[in-house]
Amino acid sequence: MRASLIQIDVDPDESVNSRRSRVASLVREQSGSDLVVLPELWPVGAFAYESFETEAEPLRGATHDAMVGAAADAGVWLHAGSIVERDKSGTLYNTALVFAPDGTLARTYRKIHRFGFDKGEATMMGAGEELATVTLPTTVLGLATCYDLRFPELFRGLVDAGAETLVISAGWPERRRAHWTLLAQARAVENQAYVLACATAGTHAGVPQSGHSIVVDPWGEVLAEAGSGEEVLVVEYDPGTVATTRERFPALKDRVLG
Ligand SMILES: NC(=O)CCC(=O)C(=O)O
Repeated sequence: MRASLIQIDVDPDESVNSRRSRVASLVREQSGSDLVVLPELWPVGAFAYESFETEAEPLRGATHDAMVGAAADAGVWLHAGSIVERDKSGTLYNTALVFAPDGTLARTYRKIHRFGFDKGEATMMGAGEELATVTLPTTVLGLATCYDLRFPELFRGLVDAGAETLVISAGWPERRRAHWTLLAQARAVENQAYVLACATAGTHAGVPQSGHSIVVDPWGEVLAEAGSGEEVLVVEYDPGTVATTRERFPALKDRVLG
């Protein structure tokens, strides 16, 4: 299985529309990969709270429309990162979109753990309530978004729902990069699953981004890691390693507390 993680530089000097077109081209270039992953809120920037209202879009809005064609042209499964979704009642959500290789919207995931404590998305957005998995021909994806990475029970729920590849779409700040790497490896080891964690690069809203998108195998080994700037991280991996790791070191079977 080949996965491409596109670590996008969210540059406030680039318009959201230009970025959509540019990212659609980058996705098209990944033809030959099975899965392409984009970061959290790349159209607007995960920390650009002041733009959330103006850049909010319906589920099938401008980002959806740009990504439908890109996924279909490339013939890939596309985790298109997340958008600021405005639903019919006007509530905002941080919503991830996953497209099948024919361009159909296969799954959405509204971020469950909102970041910001008493400001930002924690006060501006509604919380998702449902875990999300997506069944590909060769693996089952479990979806999580950024701050979710800090909540191991979410990932255990995804594993119980069959997930073998945990996909984390993020806009993680540089100042907590050590947490990003450590937690990505921890989620892989404790769940004996692949972790594909795709972050943003650059600086937006005054917050330097971590970059360092990372792919970790079920044994905790780092298969690939990006640098700090915009980059496409391409990795080949064998989804069958999840089953063999779980058979040879069956720690998941020794759970006592749920
Ligand atoms: N966008 C986010 O969820 C940021 C999370 C973060 O900065 C952290 O967990 O640290």
